Amino acid sequence: MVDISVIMGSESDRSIANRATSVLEKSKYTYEVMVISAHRNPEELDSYISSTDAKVFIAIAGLSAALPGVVASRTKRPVVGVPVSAKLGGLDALLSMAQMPPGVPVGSVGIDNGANGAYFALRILDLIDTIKA
Ligand SMILES: Nc1c(C(=O)O)ncn1[C@@H]1O[C@H](COP(=O)(O)O)[C@@H](O)[C@H]1O
Repeated sequence: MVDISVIMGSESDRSIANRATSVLEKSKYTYEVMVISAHRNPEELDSYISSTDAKVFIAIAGLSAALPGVVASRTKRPVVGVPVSAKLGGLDALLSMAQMPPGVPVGSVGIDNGANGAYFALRILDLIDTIKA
């Protein structure tokens, strides 16, 4: 059982993922970290999403950042997108995750802001806890 899934599109996104996990480490929630690209490993991504019981996803990617949107298309659970400034200052990735078609939402945070991706995921989990109590 795991509360939060952190997925990055490439090992090259690791430093931004670390900003998220530094925050998650100090929380009471559990998390797992995966490197899976929607573009490069679509089948692996599908099978991972259908197997994990994470309640919320943090999807981190640069360039043409399909990853958060593809995750959102495969689960009804919330997806927080973190755009990475690999090129174009990260504007390409930000727009890729912000401009999702209606019905497939990704909640994007600021460019390279892995910490806020984590804080937002924690707020979702805290809300679930409050409702259950
Ligand atoms: N945006 C995506 C996806 C995806 O969306 O599936 N897969 C990899 N990438 C991004 O490509 C950039 C360069 O990746 P490499 O350094 O591996 O060439 C990374 O920022 C990654 O998130």
